[in-house]
Amino acid sequence: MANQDEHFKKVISHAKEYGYIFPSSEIYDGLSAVYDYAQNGAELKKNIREYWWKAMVQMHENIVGIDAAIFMHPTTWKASGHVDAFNDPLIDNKDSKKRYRADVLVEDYAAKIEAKIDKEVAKAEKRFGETFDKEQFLATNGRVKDYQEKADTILKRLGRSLEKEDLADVKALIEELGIADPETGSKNWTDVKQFNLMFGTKLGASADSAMDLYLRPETAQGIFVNFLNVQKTGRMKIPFGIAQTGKAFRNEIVARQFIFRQREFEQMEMQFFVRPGEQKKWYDSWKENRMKWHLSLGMGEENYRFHDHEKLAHYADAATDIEFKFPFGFKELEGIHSRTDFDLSKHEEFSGKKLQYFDPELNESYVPYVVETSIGLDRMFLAVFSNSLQDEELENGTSRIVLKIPAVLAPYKAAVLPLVKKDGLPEIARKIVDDLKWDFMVKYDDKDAVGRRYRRQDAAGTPFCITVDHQTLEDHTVTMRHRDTMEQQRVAIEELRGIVLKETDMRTWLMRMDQMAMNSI
Ligand SMILES: Nc1ncnc2c1ncn2[C@@H]1O[C@H](COP(=O)(O)OP(=O)(O)OP(=O)(O)O)[C@@H](O)[C@H]1O
Repeated sequence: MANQDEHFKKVISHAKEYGYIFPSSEIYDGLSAVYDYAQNGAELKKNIREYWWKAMVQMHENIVGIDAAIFMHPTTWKASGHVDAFNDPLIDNKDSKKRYRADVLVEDYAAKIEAKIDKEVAKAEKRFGETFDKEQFLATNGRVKDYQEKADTILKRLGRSLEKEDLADVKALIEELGIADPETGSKNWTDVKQFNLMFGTKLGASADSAMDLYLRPETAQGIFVNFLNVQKTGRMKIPFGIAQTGKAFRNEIVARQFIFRQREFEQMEMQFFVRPGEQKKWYDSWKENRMKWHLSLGMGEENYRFHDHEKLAHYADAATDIEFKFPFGFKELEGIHSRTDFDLSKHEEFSGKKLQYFDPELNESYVPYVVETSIGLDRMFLAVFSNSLQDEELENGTSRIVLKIPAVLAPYKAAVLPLVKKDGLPEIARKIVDDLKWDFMVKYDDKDAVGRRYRRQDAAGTPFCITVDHQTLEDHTVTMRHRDTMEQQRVAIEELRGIVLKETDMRTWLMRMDQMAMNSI
């Protein structure tokens, strides 16, 4: 745990130091859970978005992309259920005046009990060494079984109370467990209340004529309301998908864990419209497809897992999360939901307009079923960034900090470094930058000794350093250094473009998706 916390702190400070993420409006002391993407961060974010867009839209003839407005007619959110049901249970501490999510307080309490199990396992492992059988230990050790039973009972009761909207019981649970304000230790709690997560705003100039609006809490509804427009103008045949990336806003009660949970964030969503009855097949197929997209980035199979939902939202008949091992443990990165015909039917009901598809093969009209894939761009950013940041011990006893961002996503693909600032080397280096900048992001760096420049580019995540030295004057070759292996090779200047493109081109990486085996997940 201590190591995880350490690593997470390093992630946050490195993101700032190397121009990836700044706290929003920092000169005014920032704004809680709102962040700005800096010069390198904006590039990384754009590359992740593009990698997703290519995989979803460009690679699928039957998926098209749109860009709907953030403001939508307010009835949209009545139809979708967000006005009535997009709530989190909150509780205030009367002494500290701090506000918490009541369910999170209980979940954290249960997690602490489960952490005791990990401690028992670690102790036993130490004691028994190689003969230790973890599964048997978990199944037979009395203390461990007690802990697990206690945690399960708490979580089950919480789940039941939330499902029945029995907020008084959630409060009773907090009191029975003696849960205190994590910051002050006070147990003086208010009742638990529902809190709607949507941000309200007004459209219009005068107070009387202004219309109450919401900032969209998800991008999906912009797709549902355009379903028929896209189907007709694009002459789309079912099954087909509509994809979109864009901002969403949620007034999260407790926004923490850096960019993992923000109040303003970006989603990348795709709604796939299918024949009723065929949703299971497409749900399974999108689960596999999306996991392959993740694995194609080479960030380690062991860092992903599916978490199938047992408790389903009222609109879903199947749902799973793709979880990623963040610095604070496995957490949701992407959701895949089989949403039935709930959304389109509700929009039909509230708008009075038909949102049906005439299926020429079946010769009938129906409201299509929907399978959606929904991933947070910021969470994907955090997954990539935290997984890439490594403190590496080197053979010569020194160490280096390196950001091993998959080359396809790296902000700058190469840095060109003249060994010295004389003898015509800077001019050659500048010429190389001018030639390469047509194809990818490349930067020029001539400050400090070349070893320090290598370290700087390692820490910034640049996959290639190209060094121009005196030999270049003689034979037109340069040294190319690879960030991950630190290997150096001598290559002709004319070859540079081809090598960097081969290693960083989206085409090369996307092709890996087809070669992914899914047996191990
Ligand atoms: N506050 C947030 N900040 C950043 N990303 C978010 C936030 N809320 C949701 N997302 C991203 O959008 C995706 C789809 O949204 P969805 O409504 O399914 O999330 P969710 O289940 O409410 O997430 P969580 O349970 O973590 O609150 C999530 O998988 C996540 O990657």
